[in-house]
Parts: sequence; structure tokens; C-alpha cells
Amino acid sequence: MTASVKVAGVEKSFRSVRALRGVSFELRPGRLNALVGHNGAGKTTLIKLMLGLIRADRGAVAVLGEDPAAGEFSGRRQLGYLPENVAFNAALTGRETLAFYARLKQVKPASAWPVLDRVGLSAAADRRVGTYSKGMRQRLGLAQALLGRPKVLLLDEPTTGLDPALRQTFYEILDELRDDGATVLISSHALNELEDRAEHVLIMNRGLLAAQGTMEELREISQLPIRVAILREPGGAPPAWATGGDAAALRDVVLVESNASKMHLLRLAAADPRVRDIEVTAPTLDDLYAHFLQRQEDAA
Ligand SMILES: Nc1ncnc2c1ncn2[C@@H]1O[C@H](COP(=O)(O)OP(=O)(O)OP(=O)(O)O)[C@@H](O)[C@H]1O
Repeated sequence: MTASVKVAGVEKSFRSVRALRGVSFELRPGRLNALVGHNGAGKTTLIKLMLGLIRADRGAVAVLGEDPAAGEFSGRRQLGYLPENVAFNAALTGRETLAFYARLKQVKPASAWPVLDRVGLSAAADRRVGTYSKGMRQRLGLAQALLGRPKVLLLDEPTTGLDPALRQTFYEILDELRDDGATVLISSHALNELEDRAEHVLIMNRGLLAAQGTMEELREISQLPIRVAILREPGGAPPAWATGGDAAALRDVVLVESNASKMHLLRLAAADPRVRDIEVTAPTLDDLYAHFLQRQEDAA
């Protein structure tokens, strides 16, 4: 499948700050991508490059097959963007605001009303934006980004400050778009929100791409241990996986290094009638993030 976004050997500096250093990756349609990294890692700079708002010093960026910084970038209308801090004219209503953005994107204002409804703003559509809560402004921001059903949707820290219910709606909308074949990229510090949702993860550190891949790939590359906790009934000889030490311990916590060892242990444990429960904890995105950042710092 052809990549919808291609970033190849990109360098970008702001005076003495090397914001991006030799960054290369590809994003594919129909995937939700997570872009994670510390403050100042270069996430927003990457998004601005994909939007064509700034140019790379070196390397190439292609979005939907074209250079987004070129004057005649025809893909612009298929690109949706939600900036980190959405600012709207407080005097306009939600509906007027969306109509304004619809004209900018050259889509019919009437096509914006179902979008208002989808983000749950129909009832407040004719109120001035100045009276909106932060969550409502975020919804309007998302509605604006969704206009024209974008093929590539770039979201810079979109869920900061949203309540859990709204966050859920937010991801449901993104899932729909993704299932429809859009490429969604979310830059965020909310790693726990993204780990079960993102098909592809990009970890940035000080302008470098420290690691990228699916959660499974990152777990495999990292070789971080998988934790298996096994709870059993008392009695009989200690099982093969018993961690020893305390013979009375009925709960063993075993750290395994690979999926193959995990499966071997699970088969053994599941076949033992004394085993009452098995709990498997794979490395989280938080763990992987810390690991790859440390690995890169050590290499520097
Ligand atoms: N217009 C600019 N002028 C000067 N320096 C800049 C500019 N834009 C970004 N930088 C610098 O480039 C580096 C990367 O910034 P960027 O905003 O891309 O980081 P980020 O990962 O988005 O951070 P955050 O999580 O805080 O939003 C930082 O050191 C920042 O200070």
C-alpha cells in the first residue's frame, strides 16, 4: 500500500537549535499513528513540515504524493489539522466559525452541519464561541479539522484538558476516519491513551526518531521483560515456574524475555489444575518510551 506521508532524511534547524535531525518515516492510510516525545523533541516542527507551513533544510517531505510546501499543493484540501491551542473569534457562533473554515477549505458550508452534530455541538451551534467551555472549543477545533473528510489528519495534543467522556467520543470519531482509510497522526503526551489505539508509534527524542513500529514490534526490539503472575492453590510439589525463596508463596511472578518463553510458561501453567489465575503484563508504552529514550541517550 502506498504511503500517504513520506518523510526522508529531514533536517530542520531554528538558528542554533537542531529541531529535527535526519528524520525518516512513512505513514500508511487507514492507520492511527502516535507521535510521542518530551517537550521540545520536534513533534510540532514535524507536523508543521507536513502541513507545508515550514520547509525542511534538507531531506524531503511528501504528503499524498506532493510537497506540502509547494505553492500549488492540491492535497491541502484533503489535509485536516487541529493545532495544540485552538483560537477562534469569540464573537462568531460555532456555526459561523465552521462556515468560515468551510469556505477556506472550499467545501459547502452545509456539509459542515453534520460535522457539528458528530462532535456534539448541534445544540450550541448558534451560541457565540466566547461562551463555549474549553471542551466545546476543542470539539469545534476537531469539527474544523474534519471538514471535507480529510485523507490525512494531524492532531497536536488533541485530548489535553478533555473530560473522559469527550475523550472517548474523540477517539470514536478518529476510529471512523481511520476505518474509512484516513491517515491519522496524534502528537500527545498521554501515552496510556494511545497504547491500545495506535497501530504505529513514533518516538522522538531531541530531534531524532528514537524508535518506530507497532507496539508488538517495539516490545520485540526492546526485549523488555513480560511479567507473568501465577496464582495457585496450596499443596503438592512446587511447579516448574516457582520462583523459589518462599516455599509457601502461592503467587509467583515470573519475568520472561520473549513471546515464545511466555507462551511456554502459559501452557505449563494452564495445564496445572492448581493454577487459579494468570495475569500477563506486557511492557506499556510508558515503559517502551523510557527504554528507547534511555537507549538513545546512552548512545549519544
Ligand atoms: N519558530 C521557532 N524558532 C526557534 N526555535 C523553535 C521554533 N520552533 C521550534 N523551535 C525549537 O525547536 C525545538 C523543537 O520544538 P517543537 O515545538 O517541535 O517541539 P515539540 O516536541 O512539539 O514540544 P512540545 O511537546 O513542548 O509541544 C525546540 O527546541 C523549540 O524551542
